[in-house]
Amino acid sequence: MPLVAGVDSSTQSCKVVVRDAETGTLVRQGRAAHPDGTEVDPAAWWSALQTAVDAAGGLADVAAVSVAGQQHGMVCLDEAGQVVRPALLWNDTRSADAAAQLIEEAGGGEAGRRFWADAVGSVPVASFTATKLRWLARHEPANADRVAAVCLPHDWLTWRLAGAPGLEALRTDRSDASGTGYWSPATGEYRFDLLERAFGRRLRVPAVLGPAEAAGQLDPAVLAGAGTAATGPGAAAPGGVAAPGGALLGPGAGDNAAAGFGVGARLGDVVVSIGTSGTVFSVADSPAADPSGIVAGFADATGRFLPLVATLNAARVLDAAAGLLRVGLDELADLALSASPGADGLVMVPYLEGERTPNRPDATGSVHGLTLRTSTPAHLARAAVEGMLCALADGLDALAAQGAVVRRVILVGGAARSAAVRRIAPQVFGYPVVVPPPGEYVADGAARQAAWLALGGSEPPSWTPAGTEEYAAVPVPAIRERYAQARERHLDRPAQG
Ligand SMILES: Nc1ncnc2c1ncn2[C@@H]1O[C@H](COP(=O)(O)OP(=O)(O)O)[C@@H](O)[C@H]1O
Ligand SMILES: O=C(CO)[C@@H](O)[C@H](O)COP(=O)(O)O
Repeated sequence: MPLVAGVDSSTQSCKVVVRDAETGTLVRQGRAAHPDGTEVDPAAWWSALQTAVDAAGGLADVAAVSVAGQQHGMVCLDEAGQVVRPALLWNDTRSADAAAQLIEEAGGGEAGRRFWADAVGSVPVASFTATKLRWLARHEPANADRVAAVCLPHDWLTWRLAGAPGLEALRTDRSDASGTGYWSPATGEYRFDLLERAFGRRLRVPAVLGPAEAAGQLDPAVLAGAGTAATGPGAAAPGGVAAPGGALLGPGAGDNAAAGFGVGARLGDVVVSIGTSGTVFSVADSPAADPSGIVAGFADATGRFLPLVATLNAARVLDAAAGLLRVGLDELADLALSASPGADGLVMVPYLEGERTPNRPDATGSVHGLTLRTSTPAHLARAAVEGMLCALADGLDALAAQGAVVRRVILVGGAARSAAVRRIAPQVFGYPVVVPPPGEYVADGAARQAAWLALGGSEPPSWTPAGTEEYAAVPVPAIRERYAQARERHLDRPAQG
């Protein structure tokens, strides 16, 4: 009964699960917080990973480990493998102008967007790594001069777990490579010409692995600071295939692909993940190329594709509403559920961090429909939940317009713990909503990948989460109709904002 570990290095925290490779049974887990902010020193992720591994009882007895992580973040390394500057995260919008430049340079407008969609499956927005590289080249030339290699958060952590053995040992996987803007999911090849176009010169990038290919081996010495359980020989998995040097390292994945893998999404399932980001995605057999830029044509963690719509404003909209109302998240849910569907016409457009889909990096949030009747905490709480879900429902429509089959929605992410989100989602989406038991589905997807690696075989082990809740579709179209009236009416950030 070998054990395997999965890591989710997400925006707000690092989570580690240790599971039985054959059955998927959870054996132990740990977590640690990440710092706030849209630029973060990767050393903070490494330190959180060590703390989370320690809290999860170490990795000395696991046969394989895979790391999933927030997508797109730009981690730049110099020739010696040192981090050049703090990583710019997916939700850092400073490269919005760079995204616009890259589209303009490819012909501008529809032609420019079409060029990028055809080349790499997605139209650049500020989230994508290519735009961050352009920003770096233009705004920090001294730092840019020092960069020898660029990789993503999960690539860097996997490499650190292997003992940081030289830039040539950097590895990534298809799903995360597909969010860079310089790798094509359709051809499975890097577009070095586009990397060069973005940054001005060619850089070393990680080799892209297939779904169950090993990225190397865990160097047990690198976790020496992470607690006694992690300092052992690292090959102690009974029946496992870990080599004497340490557990096998999986290719890892972008967090959304890992969540899809973790919940076992199939044709007809659309996964809606409500964490720091809101994402709406499905598993597909062919690559997407949406020139409108709404649907990103990513790859998945199984060798297939993952058309995806992402919003910048998701769980933190509820955090902000709870803060405004000075209540906890459970009380916010109670308040929201005490108001009627549609909140009597109160609408929140939740662009608190600007927005990525639709592409409005400078937008701010707004509240519409205030009357004496709707000026209550319950109405505001309901409007916050509905507004956030309406933005995701727009994404669901876009995915369906690109050919996704939608039979049900699988709801995951931190905010799926909210009773209000679970109950209001079927009203807003108009589809049955399935909520797996609260868990860490990104880390679980990574663990399942590690199990695939440890056990071998052409198919991954099938792990089925028990205790799934199902909510019937009860569409209330008026909620989205009212939101659609308000959506275009918002202010941009003040110049110094
Ligand atoms: N019961 C709850 N109700 C609403 N939001 C919740 C609840 N529990 C956790 N969250 C929110 O979930 C978010 C974290 O979710 P998670 O999926 O771990 O995010 P990420 O993967 O982006 O780090 C936080 O913003 C947190 O406030
Ligand atoms: O940018 C995207 C997807 O394109 C985000 O989904 C990030 O991958 C961050 O995810 P979370 O930390 O919110 O899970």
